[in-house]
Amino acid sequence: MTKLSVNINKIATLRNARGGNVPDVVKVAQDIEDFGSDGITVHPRPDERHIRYSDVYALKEVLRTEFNIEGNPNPKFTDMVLEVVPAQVTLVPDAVDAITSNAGWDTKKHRSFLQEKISAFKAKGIRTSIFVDPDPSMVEGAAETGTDRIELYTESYARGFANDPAKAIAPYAEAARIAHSLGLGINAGHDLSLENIAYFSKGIPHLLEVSIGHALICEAIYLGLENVVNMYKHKLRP
Ligand SMILES: CC(=O)[C@@H](O)[C@H](O)COP(=O)(O)O
Ligand SMILES: NCC(=O)COP(=O)(O)O
Repeated sequence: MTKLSVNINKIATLRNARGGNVPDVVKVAQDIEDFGSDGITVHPRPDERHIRYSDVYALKEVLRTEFNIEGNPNPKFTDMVLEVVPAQVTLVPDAVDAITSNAGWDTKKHRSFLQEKISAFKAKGIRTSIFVDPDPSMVEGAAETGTDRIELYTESYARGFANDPAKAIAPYAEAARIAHSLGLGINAGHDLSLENIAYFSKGIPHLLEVSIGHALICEAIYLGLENVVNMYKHKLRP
């Protein structure tokens, strides 16, 4: 079965909005593990607007499932990952000012840079993954870096799903077929949701892991609202 890694960036966004430590990112991550998640994903960004580097160290101390750290492997990120030694590192080519991830690697152009990073992480026993668009040449380029896995960037699938799911998934199925034939493991993520995940997981061969954050946390808020509103009404009873 495809593993679910829950991205907790949005929990940290909520915490940071007020200062203090509510919600407690580490406690929430542990609860998510207890609720059945197969892993926890974080994507620290240079401005630490959600997950902070200090969170990454604190999480490593307590997590029992697979810890996946995503990000652009600048020197600070690389040093942190080598120190923390998560189960997996996912390399994402984010610009410093990107609101969220918006492209996969050009694995041909950045091949030697990626090869160098991949071999440093693998030397520490960290499984590696490279964020790529569903483009056959980028998947082939990823295989040349020595990475263990790719993460398919699913934003265009999620965008196209409502209009034409078969058309939206087709490039991903082909990219997954090529990746598997080249010996690469296949992960996927970005904008996956309760609405589009089942169709994706059924249509993508050899899908090992999905990481889901934004939609999952929004859905969790919405699905919990009725319950919590009623709990408040109950407390306010005379
Ligand atoms: C690589 C990827 O698609 C996710 O990590 C996504 O970028 C989440 O980051 P934000 O929570 O900052 O949007
Ligand atoms: N790697 C994708 C991820 O961690 C979560 O992306 P999103 O669900 O927040 O878009």
